[in-house]
Amino acid sequence: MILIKLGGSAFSNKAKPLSFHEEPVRNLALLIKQHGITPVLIHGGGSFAHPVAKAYGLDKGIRDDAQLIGVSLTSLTLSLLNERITSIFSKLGLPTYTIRTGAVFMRTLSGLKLSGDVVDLVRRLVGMRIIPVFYGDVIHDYELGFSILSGDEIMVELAKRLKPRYALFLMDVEGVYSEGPRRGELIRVFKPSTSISYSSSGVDATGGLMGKLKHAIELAEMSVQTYLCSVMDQESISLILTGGEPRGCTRIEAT
Ligand SMILES: Nc1ncnc2c1ncn2[C@@H]1O[C@H](COP(=O)(O)OP(=O)(O)OP(=O)(O)O)[C@@H](O)[C@H]1O
Ligand SMILES: C=C(C)CCOP(=O)(O)O
Repeated sequence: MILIKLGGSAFSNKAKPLSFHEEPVRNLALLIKQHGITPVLIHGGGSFAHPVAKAYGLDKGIRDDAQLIGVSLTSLTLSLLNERITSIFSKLGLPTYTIRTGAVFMRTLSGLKLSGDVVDLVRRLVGMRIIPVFYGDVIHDYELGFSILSGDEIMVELAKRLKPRYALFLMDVEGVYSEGPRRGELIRVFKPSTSISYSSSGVDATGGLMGKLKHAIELAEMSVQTYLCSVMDQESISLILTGGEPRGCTRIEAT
């Protein structure tokens, strides 16, 4: 089993609301087709969801009824984005089945809860060679009313239950760099003790690269082989999918 997070940076520019680049998504779909695999796909919110979620302060929960329209608008833009992504897969003859994240995940006082039958459904879909699709979403929160669940956190939650062999985080950059995006050296192996400089765009509602690395380390701690790669690095992604070591990418190690 393989979990793939298609990051918002891979297909959009978060600073430009509703921007969308088809080519990286097509690239990933072609690779999946070429290798004949059926991963579980999780996509981020990118330029569709982050600017709206941030504008309505949804990353801090609901404090005012005026924010509720922001919940609708964030859901709406995510549905539109999901349609754009899955239709690229469909055009290439790759079947997908979207499971609306906010309808199956809730944040309770004791942590994230996933509806009972969803894991069974995911296994069945993969068995039928239909790609299950989730996405970072605005979800019901017992304490805050609504809060944001990032695609990176979904990776961890699904991995706890599905025990995948690989987790791939695809972005616009080749991996983690020592001095910021494409600055300094590309770190080949990132450990919890590795220190880097990073930047985060002002419209990010889920913690940017630091949040991603925290979740990636949790995956590595579960013995899932975890990599951060550029969505355009076909050679490295192919090598990972065939059990090899990629030339590019950052591999995450737990210790
Ligand atoms: N040191 C660094 N090395 C690599 N990338 C970095 C670094 N510091 C900041 N970044 C930025 O982190 C971004 C990836 O994190 P981001 O949270 O945007 O992930 P994503 O999963 O692609 O997006 P989304 O949350 O919308 O799904 C890259 O686009 C890059 O510009
Ligand atoms: C901003 C929203 C609603 C989605 C967050 O998911 P992410 O892009 O994976 O961080």
